[in-house]
Amino acid sequence: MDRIQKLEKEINNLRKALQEKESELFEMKRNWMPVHPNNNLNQEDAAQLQQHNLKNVTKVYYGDKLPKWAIERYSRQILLPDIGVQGQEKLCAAKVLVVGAGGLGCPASVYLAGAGVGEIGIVDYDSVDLTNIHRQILHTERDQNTSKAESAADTLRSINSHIKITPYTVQLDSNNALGIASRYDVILDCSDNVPTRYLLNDVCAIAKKPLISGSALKMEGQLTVYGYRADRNHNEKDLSHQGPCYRCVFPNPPPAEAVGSCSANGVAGPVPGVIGALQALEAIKLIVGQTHEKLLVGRLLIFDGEDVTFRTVKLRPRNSQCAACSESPTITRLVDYEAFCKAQAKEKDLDLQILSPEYRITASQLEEQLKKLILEVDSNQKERHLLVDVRSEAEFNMCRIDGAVNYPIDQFRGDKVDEILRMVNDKNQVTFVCRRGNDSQIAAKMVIDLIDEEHKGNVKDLVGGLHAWSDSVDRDFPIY
Ligand SMILES: Nc1ncnc2c1ncn2[C@@H]1O[C@H](COP(=O)(O)OP(=O)(O)OP(=O)(O)O)[C@@H](O)[C@H]1O
Ligand SMILES: [Zn+2]
Repeated sequence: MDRIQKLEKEINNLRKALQEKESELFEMKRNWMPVHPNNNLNQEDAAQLQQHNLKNVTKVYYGDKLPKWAIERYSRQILLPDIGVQGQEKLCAAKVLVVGAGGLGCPASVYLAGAGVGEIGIVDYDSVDLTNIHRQILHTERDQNTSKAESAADTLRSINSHIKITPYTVQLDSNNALGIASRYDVILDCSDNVPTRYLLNDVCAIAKKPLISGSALKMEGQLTVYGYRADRNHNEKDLSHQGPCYRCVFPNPPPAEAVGSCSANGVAGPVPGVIGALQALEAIKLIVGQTHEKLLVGRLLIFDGEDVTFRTVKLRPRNSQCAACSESPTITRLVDYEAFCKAQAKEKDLDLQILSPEYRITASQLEEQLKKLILEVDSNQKERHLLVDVRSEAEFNMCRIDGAVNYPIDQFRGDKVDEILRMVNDKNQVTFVCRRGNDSQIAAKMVIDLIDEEHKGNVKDLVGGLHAWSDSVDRDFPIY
């Protein structure tokens, strides 16, 4: 801390000295210009030369410390008493890392670049997909299948050429996170998974950086500032103000099945837009030196886009025994966060193998069976094969195989289970289908475990789900 203050003082003194020298040079040039009585110029030419020379004297600083271009460029925010010239200077010197160039990271980094944050790092291992573009506003149709970090960096550079943008096309993990994060002053968590949240929390606790954490799903978004310390904030005199970290509030990860994702549950584009913009606002406030009362420290903001309300709830205070942020933390280096959370940080096609081969059919086999049934429709055989789609109703409404019926997987645990078992007993074959072939196996397994031995053979599962159907049977079937 002493070292930081010392360096800041030194930089301020150098700036002041530079300013004085520039003013001195300006005056000198101006005084040197007047026409010497002995030269050959007439009055008029001399006056013109003086005007010309005056115009060409470079005067960099017009106000306190900011150059002309910065005053012009950032004037609308410099006018705010909360920012002012000093705040703008801090913004120009600040370095912010944005983790995730998705729904939150795009709007957040747009506002940070616009505000003139001197250096922005943006991390994302993934590439742009058509399904991202409704909310990930830095990417366009042209960027499909290119790196999100690079695409985001290109757009940010076109927004502000005065700042440094560094894309990192990597998955942030225990090996690289500290190295990358320690180059920045503030970290924004714009990721979408629990292992990355714990990883970033521990990185920030170890490297002593504030973490501005956002999330958005369906019509709801959340936002808070973790790991705030008054002594990192030059305006905050009372050093006792210390906010909780993510582990103070959530010492243990939630069960993996309780965590939703945009790809499974959907999200309205403007919802991450709102939260990402507010993450940038909190970062700007933090950088210019707002105190803890004005920041979302120890409070969680909840935005409900359905009834358009914002409310804040108080979070648990900082835990003096916290494994990550207490005075004697037990987490002193990064761990395996996927193992700790029993969840993946990267969304992959899981390819579960729950059922043995006799219960599984391929998309081409299913196609053959369905064709045969249509031929046999006159002999009333069609009724004997049932295709059960276990995706949500919204997904089922979006696209489905002709003739399928919808029993969302949640219903397999509820009162629908008897109805489902009765159906299986009544048919020659019941084939379970879902998007990628994982949930359908879970559903089929539940049924196999519950029905009597003689009917177990009626149960089948479509390997690879509708993705496989689209790949090998119907290329026009939408993949989402
Ligand atoms: N550990 C990580 N390192 C780097 N990038 C990450 C990490 N974890 C998540 N991300 C990135 O954060 C972004 C989060 O974006 P968003 O929540 O909008 O979801 P998405 O994965 O782009 O979309 P969808 O869930 O619809 O497929 C993603 O681009 C993802 O690749
Ligand atoms: Zn903590």
